[in-house]
Amino acid sequence: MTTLVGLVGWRGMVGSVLMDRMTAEKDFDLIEPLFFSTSNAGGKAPAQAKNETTLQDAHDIEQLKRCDVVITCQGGDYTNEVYPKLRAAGWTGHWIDAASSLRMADDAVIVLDPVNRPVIDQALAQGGNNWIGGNCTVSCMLMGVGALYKAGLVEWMSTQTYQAASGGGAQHMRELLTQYGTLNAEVKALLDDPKSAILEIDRRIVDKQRSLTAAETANFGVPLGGSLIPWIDKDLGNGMSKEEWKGMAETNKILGSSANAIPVDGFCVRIGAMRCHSQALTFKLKKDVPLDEIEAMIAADNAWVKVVPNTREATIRDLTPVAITGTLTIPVGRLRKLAMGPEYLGAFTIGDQLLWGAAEPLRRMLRILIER
Ligand SMILES: NC(=O)C1=CN([C@@H]2O[C@H](COP(=O)(O)OP(=O)(O)OC[C@H]3O[C@@H](n4cnc5c(N)ncnc54)[C@H](OP(=O)(O)O)[C@@H]3O)[C@@H](O)[C@H]2O)C=CC1
Ligand SMILES: N[C@@H](CC(=O)OP(=O)(O)O)C(=O)O
Repeated sequence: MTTLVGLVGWRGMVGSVLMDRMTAEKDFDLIEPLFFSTSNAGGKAPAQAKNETTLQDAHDIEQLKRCDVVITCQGGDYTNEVYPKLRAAGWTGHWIDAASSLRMADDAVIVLDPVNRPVIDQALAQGGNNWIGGNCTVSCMLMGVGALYKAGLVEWMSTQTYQAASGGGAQHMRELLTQYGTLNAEVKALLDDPKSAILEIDRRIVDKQRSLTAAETANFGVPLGGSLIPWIDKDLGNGMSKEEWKGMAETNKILGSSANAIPVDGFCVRIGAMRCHSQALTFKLKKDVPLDEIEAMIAADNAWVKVVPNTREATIRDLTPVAITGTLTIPVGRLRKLAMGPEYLGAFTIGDQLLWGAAEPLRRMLRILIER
């Protein structure tokens, strides 16, 4: 019998990327999709629909209960409201979710199968049915350097992130671009005049940034265009942002090493990139491993990771958000031993946070369920 898969949040930003990937990989050939909406129940389902062509109410527990699998990109509020009701109604199907709400629950697995397929398989064998996508920064990092963790080489890791606007959602991307436009307009005449003074342009830009209205910074709270924001997600009250906390908690949960957690810590910073998260990593390895062995290990780990030679030319060509956006490639470059000693390794990695950071692990989990 064909698996009935309920899709919630399919028209949002993450959901649209998921739909594109499912279409490209012909996942819809293998399932009967049932599309839900929080705003347009009774409307027409998208073109991927087969027999069920009407949008169902995403809060209708009876319709959700029909599904063998529910896959949601609707967000944490939806999960918090609907998931407990669905389970309380006796539903034992598989719940696949992009939101963070259930990630740390004991009965949930954070899915990133190229890295933790054994953890997924063990949970499946034990009847697990909650499969949650990881934090985008963590997932992209592990897709790049998971090999070092799998080999048991990491004593600790520090990460400094450069996270794109898309991590906040579609409105944040629009706000960033609008700010860039506003700033450009402010000095357009001066830019067009090659004889104008750069410090005059600079002064006008900073004056404009500092006078942006509340409406112009409604999403980020402060200007991001031409600036950066070294805080992402909630303030945990102990000097740490929630995004920084996720680094260690989720990395170890994904790897199944929470009982003996590997320290992971650093700073998470929002920058003016569109949808790729970048990060500079510092590893303390448990032993001195030659750089060529490290490169070979990383390159062999999965089909998407790509080691970028540590040269200026290769780095500026292949190790940027512009080069990676819209692709599943995870480049790892700037690999070199650091001045602190031969066990200290530096690396730089990038990932499209809407692909490996959000939609792709969910899609692949659905595929694992269908094909087992
Ligand atoms: N943004 C990110 O980087 C990441 C997000 N996530 C998770 O995914 C969740 C969804 O994120 P994201 O996709 O960015 O959220 P969106 O705001 O793009 O979409 C969420 C929902 O908003 C509704 N909606 C209202 N207006 C529109 C519109 N004009 N266009 C499209 N949808 C609209 C849709 O629901 P309906 O069709 O029912 O009206 C849609 O499913 C997040 O809350 C988070 O939990 C996870 C990893 C990364
Ligand atoms: N917090 C991430 C995006 C995100 O959705 O993270 P999470 O899935 O952990 O809530 C960012 O802002 O870049």
